[in-house]
Amino acid sequence: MTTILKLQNLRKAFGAVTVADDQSYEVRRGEALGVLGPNGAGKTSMFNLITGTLKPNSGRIEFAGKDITGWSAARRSHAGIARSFQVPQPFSGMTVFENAMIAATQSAGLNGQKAEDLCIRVLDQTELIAKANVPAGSLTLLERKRLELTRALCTEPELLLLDEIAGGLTEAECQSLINTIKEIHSSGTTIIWIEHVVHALLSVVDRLIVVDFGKLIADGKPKPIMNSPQVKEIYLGIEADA
Ligand SMILES: Nc1ncnc2c1ncn2[C@@H]1O[C@H](COP(=O)(O)OP(=O)(O)OP(=O)(O)O)[C@@H](O)[C@H]1O
Repeated sequence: MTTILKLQNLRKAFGAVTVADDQSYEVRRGEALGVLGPNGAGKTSMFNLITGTLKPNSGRIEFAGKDITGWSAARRSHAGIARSFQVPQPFSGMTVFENAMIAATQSAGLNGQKAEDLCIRVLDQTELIAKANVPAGSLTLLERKRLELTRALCTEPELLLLDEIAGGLTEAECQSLINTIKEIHSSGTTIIWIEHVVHALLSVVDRLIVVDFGKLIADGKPKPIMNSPQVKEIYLGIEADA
């Protein structure tokens, strides 16, 4: 498998708070990578650095073999990096379909029939097609999470970043979302998933990294990582919070 994303010695600090402390790791094309770490460890900041809404103090980010460190967020989105937000951020007054179309036209740069076809295909995949003409503001929490996925997928990403998408759902809703994420992954999209609902994460990812105080403290197969004493402590803390 080829490398799709490469972080090299990435550093970012807000005053005394270091959110990325010399982070280096690679993600292979087609991989599903999980990110664990306590609250405030720097996980969302890592996504902000990858998507370009945050600039690193030093270090380098490569995507699909290109140095994207100096690229704007819009250019990275065009290149194939998409994310979902921890708190769903739809345009509430617009319909589900209109929300999808904004992503397809403005981020993926499609128009007309091509954009509509993509939105229909994605809404089918995210199981929101029956809600296409409903205002986004009237959706349930699960449906809003599905709309977050839809908006990200309508940019035609190669790399999809999911930020705590399973939080707040019932077990049955969580399972239904997991199935959709598994399908997205098996259709070839590379995924990096930050998640505090650990069982959801472990049912999808094939590799885990653990971040604490901006530092990568573990990287490897999920089972040995979850069994390490250092991570168990964080994991128990997370489960107690969830
Ligand atoms: N723009 C900013 N300015 C100043 N401090 C920030 C900024 N963004 C994040 N931080 C701080 O950096 C730290 C890491 O935040 P971040 O959101 O990346 O953590 P996280 O691991 O995603 O946490 P959580 O699991 O609670 O979502 C926190 O202490 C946060 O307050």
